Amino acid sequence: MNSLNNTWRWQGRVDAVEGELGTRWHQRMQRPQVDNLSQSIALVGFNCDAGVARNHGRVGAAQGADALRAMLGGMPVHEAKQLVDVGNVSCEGDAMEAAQAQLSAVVAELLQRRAFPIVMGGGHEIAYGTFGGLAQHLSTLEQPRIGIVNLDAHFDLRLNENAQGSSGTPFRQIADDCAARGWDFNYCCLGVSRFANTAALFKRADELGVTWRLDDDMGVVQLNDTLNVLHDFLANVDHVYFTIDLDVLPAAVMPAVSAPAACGVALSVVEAVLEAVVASGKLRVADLAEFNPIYDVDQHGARTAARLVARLANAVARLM
Ligand SMILES: N=CN[C@@H](CCC(=O)O)C(=O)O
Ligand SMILES: [Mn+2]
Ligand SMILES: [Mn+2]
Repeated sequence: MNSLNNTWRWQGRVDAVEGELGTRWHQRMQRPQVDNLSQSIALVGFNCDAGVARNHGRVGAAQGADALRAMLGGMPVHEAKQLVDVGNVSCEGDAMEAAQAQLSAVVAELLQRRAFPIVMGGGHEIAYGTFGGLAQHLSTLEQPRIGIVNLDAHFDLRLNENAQGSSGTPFRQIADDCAARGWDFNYCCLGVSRFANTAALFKRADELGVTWRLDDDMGVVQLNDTLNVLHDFLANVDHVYFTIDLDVLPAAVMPAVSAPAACGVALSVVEAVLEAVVASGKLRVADLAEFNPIYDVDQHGARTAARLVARLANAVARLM
């Protein structure tokens, strides 16, 4: 597999006196080659603002992946062994569907080569591309039981506007595709805000059989109940796609999004969910959506988003 067209951005502090144990991500990151993909954590950027623009949001997430790489580069390496940066899929202008299709092809190829893809957005239209890659990979199975776990303040189950998808529609588009394929649509949305989703969206979620949990019910003291909901969902699927919309975090922790959350879900709860999803052994692919460095404050959002990528990579690598 070839590197996608992008500038190599991995640089940072070198603690040479510490030897191997002093290693950081920028020192470990490799370009993709046929023989270094199996059992690797493979990063892919999705540089796309079109979905958020179509959804009347604040653009800037197209710069998210490169800003995340800049922060990740200086992070220490613990469990993650083989780290590969495949580069960026870039959306040209409003050509969102073409970018999603390209992302699906890249994810499917990485899965076929036994890598674990982590895709960094970009708006949440990334989900249609990432899921599409997993669906392609599993399409030879008659009825793959795919489960989507989304940490998000929003359902993202909107109907198309002007006959177009956006960052607000990906899971409704996936539901439509599953129906067309005769597959079940298994969607678990955690962190939903009553104050950021219309009654129409709650109704659609219920009609589609979505498992959802409000931000109100995802405090630290309710963590066991949240994990029980998650475990019940995971028990009935075989292949998991995990997606984190960073706007699930409180605005003070994650200002760097199009639609910051007034309440949100604490980082410790988000990370507990992340660990539980990985521990299921069913996770195939993950992405992080909506990181928009333009609205960051002193790189607080970048640090948090990079921590989530590193935590995910560590947890996945422990199982490899
Ligand atoms: N990606 C989804 N965005 C949300 C929030 C939109 C907004 O409040 O600006 C949605 O469509 O519901
Ligand atoms: Mn959201
Ligand atoms: Mn979202």
